[in-house]
Amino acid sequence: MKEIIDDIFEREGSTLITDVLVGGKRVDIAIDETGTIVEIGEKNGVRDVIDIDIAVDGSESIAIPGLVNTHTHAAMTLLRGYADDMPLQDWLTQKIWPLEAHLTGDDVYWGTKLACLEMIRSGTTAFNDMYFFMERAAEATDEMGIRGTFAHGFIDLGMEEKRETEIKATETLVSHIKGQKNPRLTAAVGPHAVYTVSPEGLRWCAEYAREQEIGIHIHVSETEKEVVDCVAQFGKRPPALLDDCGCLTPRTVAAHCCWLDEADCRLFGERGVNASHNPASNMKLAVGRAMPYHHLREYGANVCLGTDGCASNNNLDMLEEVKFAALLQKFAWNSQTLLPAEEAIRVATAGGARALGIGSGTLTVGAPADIVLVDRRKACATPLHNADSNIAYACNGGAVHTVLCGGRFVMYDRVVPGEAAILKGAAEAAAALVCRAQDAS
Ligand SMILES: C[C@H]1O[C@@H](n2cnc3c(N)ncnc32)[C@H](O)[C@@H]1O
Ligand SMILES: [Zn+2]
Repeated sequence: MKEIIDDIFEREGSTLITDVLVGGKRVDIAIDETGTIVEIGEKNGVRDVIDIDIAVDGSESIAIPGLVNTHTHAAMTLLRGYADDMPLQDWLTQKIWPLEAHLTGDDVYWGTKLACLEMIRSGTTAFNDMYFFMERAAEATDEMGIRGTFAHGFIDLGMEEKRETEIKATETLVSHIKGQKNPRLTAAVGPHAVYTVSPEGLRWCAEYAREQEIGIHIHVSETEKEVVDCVAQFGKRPPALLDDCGCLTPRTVAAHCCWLDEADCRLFGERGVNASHNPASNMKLAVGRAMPYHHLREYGANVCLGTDGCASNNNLDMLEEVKFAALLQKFAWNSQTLLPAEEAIRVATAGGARALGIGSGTLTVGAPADIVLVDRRKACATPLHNADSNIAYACNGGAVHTVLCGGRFVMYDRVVPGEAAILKGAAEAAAALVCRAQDAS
């Protein structure tokens, strides 16, 4: 069995997934050698459309599209459990940023390998990353076989000299990623937030993103303090300031969006902004308000889902995040019908795919074969009155057993290649990082 499993990760042929449950129907899914879904049809109906290289029995599985994590700091897996239960500003300034000052490229490589392992295991096939040493994050992601969008965390703190350094780091990263010509790896610009990036820096980021035809990834209105301070300093709320700087576009992913008012949501809708809901992080950091999903949807903004980093979640399980989003929205806005199961799954798949420009995020002919197989034999999937309900409200990432990205297996029957070495490397990197920080203090 082990030889078969090892071989399956190397195969680049066509794949047939038979008799699997998709949207309540049992179907066969045919995937060609380019990693595209070429046919989805009634059971036994599509076997002759491809020369089957690999056949997977899907009769005990539910298939969903790959989950898309539209906001994380992947290598913060190394900081999991390092600092919990603190107010956001103290958490950033007293614990997180002092430790990050000692990060190395190797740390980000191992932290991102661990993040990809965790994301693959829980059904995520694409993520949107904002961090440091991002060339190394891209290297790790390429090795793991899933899709990543990478932005250097641009922080100038209003200082001209720092801005120049951040501009150079951003330009270097973007040309590095573009130079890879790897369809699974894309670049973005990552102005951190309105309280850490000057208006000049925001304007540069917007202009550069437009010129390079890439996305913008930014934290927006996460806390009430961010909004109050922005109005005090600039006389306008964060969305208006960002709009003045040209940062609100259909390729912008705005993370958190907790303290948006209705007018902010209307502006997001008018600009076609993608709003990434990060419920676990928002609740854990007690930012005080839930994203106004209902207003963003009403005004036509694209809502997607993200975990934030592992130091404010503390995992990367997007199936768990789907449940948090569906429950938090109902509780926060006192509506039993807000963000129902099927819609919550769609936000985490098609919503994310649209935000990152990576296909439809659906299981349809012509879509990339980013496919997650959930085990129907798990208790959380039994009984099967409604697959969407079980997926959104009962199962978490532990129910996922097989994952394909672009038609290639990245996990098969709960095996991810190289798992033991990744766990060892990341644990050692995390321990060494903390030691360096302690020695320096
Ligand atoms: C890219 C930068 O963003 C920081 N970071 C991590 N989590 C959050 C958050 N919830 N809000 C703002 N910044 C955050 C990282 O610690 C890094 O310094
Ligand atoms: Zn964040």
